[in-house]
Amino acid sequence: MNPYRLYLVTDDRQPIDTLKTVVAEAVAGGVTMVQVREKHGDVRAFIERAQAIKTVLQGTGVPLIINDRVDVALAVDADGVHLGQSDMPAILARQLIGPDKLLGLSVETEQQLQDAQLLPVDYLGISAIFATPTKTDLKKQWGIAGLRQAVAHSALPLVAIGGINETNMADIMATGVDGIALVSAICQASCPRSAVQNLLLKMG
Ligand SMILES: Cc1ncc(COP(=O)(O)OP(=O)(O)O)c(N)n1
Ligand SMILES: Cc1ncsc1CCOP(=O)(O)O
Ligand SMILES: [Mg+2]
Repeated sequence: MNPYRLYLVTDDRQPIDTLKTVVAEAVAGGVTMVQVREKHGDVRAFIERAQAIKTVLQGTGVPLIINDRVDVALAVDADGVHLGQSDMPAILARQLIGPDKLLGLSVETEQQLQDAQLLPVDYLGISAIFATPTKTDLKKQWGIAGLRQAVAHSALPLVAIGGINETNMADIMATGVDGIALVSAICQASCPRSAVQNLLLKMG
């Protein structure tokens, strides 16, 4: 199964109980991968939240990915790490996590997309497709045409992220991308489970 198909990235503004409920509901709805993304708290809080989500995911077969921090991923024995361009270099991260964990990398330019093809990573996050209030320090909006170009120039699996929801989902999928990552369309939904089911239906 393609683990990248519908990829939930968590909302760090949600309290831990909400976070756990959202992840449990999203998994019941059918998400295929979960990334814990923490941008504000300290490392202890990050580990606590990651551990809580690991418990929610136990026995579901849905991989747990940690955003930014290799140390947190190792501490909770996560299934992988997602790195940005200013995080630890992918080659070093791979040495630390070993060959069997998943490693993702964000790419924000065509040059980064090209350079990443030679790196020891499993997938690339095409960041960002559209502007989004969830992440305001974006370098680029790839748009649909840019995403289509990226798909044509990558041998690695690609995940689209940024401003994706049920209204633009069909256009994103039509580019041939391997997966879609979302924060607000799932985390802010009144019912995350039906939001995920609806997204999967629209994915076809
Ligand atoms: C699947 C996926 N793709 C891209 C990103 C963005 O990562 P990054 O550029 O490091 O930005 P932050 O998420 O750390 O703010 C992602 N997290 N996940
Ligand atoms: C983490 C991240 N990386 C690029 S855009 C983004 C946020 C995506 O959030 P949303 O799905 O709410 O637009
Ligand atoms: Mg990052």
